[in-house]
Amino acid sequence: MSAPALLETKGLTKSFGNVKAVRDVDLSIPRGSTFGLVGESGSGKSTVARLVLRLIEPTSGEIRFGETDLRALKGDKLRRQRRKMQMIFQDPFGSLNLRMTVGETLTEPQSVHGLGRNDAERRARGEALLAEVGLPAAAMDRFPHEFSGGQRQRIAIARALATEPELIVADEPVSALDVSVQAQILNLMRDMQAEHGTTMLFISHDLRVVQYMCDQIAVMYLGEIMERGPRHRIYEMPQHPYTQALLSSVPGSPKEDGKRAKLKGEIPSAHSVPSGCAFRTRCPHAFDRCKVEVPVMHQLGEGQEAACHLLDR
Ligand SMILES: Nc1ncnc2c1ncn2[C@@H]1O[C@H](COP(=O)(O)OP(=O)(O)OP(=O)(O)O)[C@@H](O)[C@H]1O
Repeated sequence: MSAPALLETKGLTKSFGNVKAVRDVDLSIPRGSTFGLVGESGSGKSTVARLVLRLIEPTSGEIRFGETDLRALKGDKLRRQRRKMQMIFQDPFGSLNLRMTVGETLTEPQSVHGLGRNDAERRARGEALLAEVGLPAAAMDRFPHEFSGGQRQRIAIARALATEPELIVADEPVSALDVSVQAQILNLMRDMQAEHGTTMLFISHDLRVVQYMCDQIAVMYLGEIMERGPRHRIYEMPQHPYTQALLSSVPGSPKEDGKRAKLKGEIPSAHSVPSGCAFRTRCPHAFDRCKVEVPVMHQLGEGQEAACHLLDR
């Protein structure tokens, strides 16, 4: 049995007008694990992130955080809940206030949530967080623009840790960084998770990054989950043609064997999601039924599941 879920969604759906950004997403993230959400740009990953953090309201569906029904939380209770959930963005400036020194950036969330007995204690904790992310205490009195992109992401990670969160949602945290810096930041995030036992929802379009970081993976396409399962199943025996195509597009991956069809064409607009299976317009195996019938999830063992009519055969 896996650990009980810290975060669970059921039927999570979000429309913006007639754009169905997220449809019927079920997630279950065991406490202390890293869950990867992967898919091309526009597949709805960031919308899921914003929904689970209650930054936007779902159109329908449930979100549970431990025992708490997140949709029912309001006011003070929601504010207290926020301490337990933090976000790391692609662009560190998204989480850093340019007018605040690093010291203020690291002490302010502690004050807001009533952590630490006094300023000296909060400042000491800020310095400890900096040390943890590999920056000197002298960084406390400097401003975000005085640092490199990688250093800024370290500061954003320290800031996320400042409230001792149970869940961190990281949305493309290394996509804006040089490749040489990406590995350092990913290693830092892994160390941080091991040290603090934080649960992580990790969002990326890059399968290599997700493979390195995540225990469980869900593959999204046009707002829906196409396939999910433990990392080894997704990488070694992907069953959905979309997952297979994504994997064969990764340079240097064992699945890049030329035998499998690579992903062709652009992802359709979320304004006009194809009928039946959303992936059928780009699927090399599509047949008549795919046009008219939405595939259900097939259980494939070890928690792997995929939504594809081919699995009926
Ligand atoms: N506030 C909004 N208003 C209208 N449409 C939106 C809004 N936010 C997202 N969308 C649409 O919802 C769909 C999913 O977007 P989302 O940003 O969640 O995808 P993503 O997989 O995170 O892609 P990216 O990596 O490019 O951010 C897109 O078609 C997007 O245009």
